[in-house]
Amino acid sequence: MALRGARGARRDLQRDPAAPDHVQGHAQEPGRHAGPARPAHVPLPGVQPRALRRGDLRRATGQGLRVRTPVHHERTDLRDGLRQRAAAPHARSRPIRRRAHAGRVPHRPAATRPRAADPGAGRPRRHPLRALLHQRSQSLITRPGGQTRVNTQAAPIILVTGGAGFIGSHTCVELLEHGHQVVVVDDHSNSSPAALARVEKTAGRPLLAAYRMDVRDTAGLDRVFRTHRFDAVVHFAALKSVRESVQIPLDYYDVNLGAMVSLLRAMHAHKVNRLVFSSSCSIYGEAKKLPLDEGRPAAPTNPYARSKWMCELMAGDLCRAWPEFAVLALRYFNPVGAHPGGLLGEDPRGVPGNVMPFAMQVAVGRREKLSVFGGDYATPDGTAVRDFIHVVDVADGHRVALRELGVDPDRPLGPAPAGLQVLNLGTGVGTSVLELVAEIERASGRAVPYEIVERQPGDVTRLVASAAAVERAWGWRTTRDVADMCADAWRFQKANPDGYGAPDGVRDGARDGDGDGEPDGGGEPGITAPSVAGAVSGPPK
Ligand SMILES: O=c1ccn([C@@H]2O[C@H](COP(=O)(O)OP(=O)(O)O[C@H]3O[C@H](CO)[C@@H](O)[C@H](O)[C@H]3O)[C@@H](O)[C@H]2O)c(=O)[nH]1
Repeated sequence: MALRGARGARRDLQRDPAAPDHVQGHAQEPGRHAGPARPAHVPLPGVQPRALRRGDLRRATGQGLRVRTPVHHERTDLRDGLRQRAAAPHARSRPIRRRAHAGRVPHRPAATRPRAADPGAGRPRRHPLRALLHQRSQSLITRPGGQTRVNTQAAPIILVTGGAGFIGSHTCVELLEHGHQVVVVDDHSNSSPAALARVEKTAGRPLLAAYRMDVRDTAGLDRVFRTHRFDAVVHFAALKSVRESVQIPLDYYDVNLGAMVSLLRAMHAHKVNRLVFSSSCSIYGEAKKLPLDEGRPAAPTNPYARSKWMCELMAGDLCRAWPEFAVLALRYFNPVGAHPGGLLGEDPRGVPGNVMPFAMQVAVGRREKLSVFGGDYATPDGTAVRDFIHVVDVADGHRVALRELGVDPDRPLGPAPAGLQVLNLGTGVGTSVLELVAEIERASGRAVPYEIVERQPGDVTRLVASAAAVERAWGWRTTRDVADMCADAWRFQKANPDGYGAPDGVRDGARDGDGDGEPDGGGEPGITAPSVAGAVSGPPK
C-alpha cells in the first residue's frame, strides 16, 4: 500500500475550516530542512577504506565464521535487496541483514527475540571489530558473504524524555528494536529506573545513555544536548492524571508547560528540529458527536488537558517563528496493556490514578476494590466510555511518527516536513469502564470487585477516536484489541505483582565513576555497554 506523506494530512487539516487555528503547515522548501546529511562509509582514521574481508575477521576473532551466501550486488538497504531479489528470483542473493549487535536491528516478532529470562539472552556480544569504532554513532554492518564493515551512516540518535514511564519505556523498546539509538531523560517522579534495565533486556540492546533529571533543569538539559547530537526528540515527560490535575493545577502547569518551554529552548538552541509530542485526546473535552477527529475544536475540561493544549499551541508558535521546526503532536486516547514479553508494563508510583492499573492491582489482590467514578453517564451501562489503545501500538505510532519526520534507521536522514501536525492515536472503538472490568476478569480469571461512586470533576462521558487521519497520512492503524490489552497487562501484573518492586540492581543517581566523561556503563555506549540503565546518571557535567 502506498503511504501518503504526513504533509498530505497536514494539507487536509489546513483545508478543514474547523481545524484548530494553531494547526498549521509551512510550505517546505526542498532540501532546506533536510538537516545534516550523513556521509555513508567514511573511512576511519588508520583504517583502510576498503570493506573488511572475511580473512580480516577470522584473524581478528581467531575463530571460524558463519559465512553467508555470496551476493551479486552491493546495496545498503534491506528493501533494495528484496526488490532486487524480486527482479531476479533465481539469483542466489539474499537481502542484506544487519546483525543484532550492529546497532541497527530489523524488527523481529516477539517469538523470535532472545528470551530475556535466559542468562545472557538479549545481551549483544562484543564484535572484534568493535574496537575500530571511534564514534558512538558508528556501527558495524555485515553483508551477505560475511563482509563486515564500519557503517558510518549513523543510526539516528533520539532523546526520549520520560523514557522510563509507561508509554516512554515501551517506545524505547520499539525504537531500539528498529535500530535507533536512544538517550533517556527522566526524573523518575512517576517511574522506576528498573524499567530502563527491562527496556534493554526486552529490546536486547542497551540505551545510549540514561540521565536522571527534570526536563525543567535548563542547564542540565543543555549539557545533555551538548553531549549528544540528537536527530529528534520524543517528549513524554509530564504529569498525566486528569483528576489529580483538578486538585493541584499549578503543579500541572509548572511541570507540563515548564518542561515544554525548557525542551523547546534546548532544541532551538541546538538546532534539533524534529519533535514528536505526547499530546492527549482529553483536549477535545465533552464530545457532542463521535468519533472525534482532529478538526474538532479544543474544549479541555481540566488543567491536565489544558496544559497539553497549551503545549500544542506553544509548539505551533515556535513553528511560526522557526520555519525549520517539524512537530508531530500525537493525541493518544487511553493507552493501556503491556509489552507481551512480560517484563514491561504499567507501574505508577503510589495509588494508580488510571482505571487499568488500579483494576489490575485489584485483580492481583493488592487492593480491595475498584471505585468506578460515575454510574449515571449517558452511556449504555452508565459508566464512562474510553477508546483504549494498546501501549505497543502507541509505541509503534511513535516510531512511525519519527519516520514521517524523516528519521528512519534504514535511510539517510530525510527532509523534515516543517510545521505542526496533529494526529489522533486511537482504535475508534469505545469501551465502558464496566466492560473493561469484565474483560480484565476474563483475562485474569479473577474477580474484580467494584463499587460505583460519584463522578469526578474534570471527567467526561465519552472519548472515542476517529483513526482516519493517521491511516490516510501513514497507512497505519492499530492492531490489538481490548482483549489483547487485558491479556498483556495481566501477564505483566501476574509476573510482577509488586510492579518493578526493588530496582534491578540499579544504582540510582550514579555518576561518571570511571571518569571517562560518559555516564557510567558507557565506553562505547549503545553497543557494548552491559547496561547503561544499570547506571542511570545525573545530567552530564
Ligand atoms: O480508579 C478509577 C480510575 C478511573 N476511573 C474512570 O475510568 C475512566 C478512564 O480513566 P483513566 O484511566 O484515568 O483515563 P482518563 O481519565 O481518560 O485519562 C487518561 O487518558 C487520557 C486520554 O484519554 C490521557 O491523556 C491521560 O493522561 C490518562 O490519564 C474515567 O471515566 C475515570 O473516571 C474509574 O472509574 N476509577
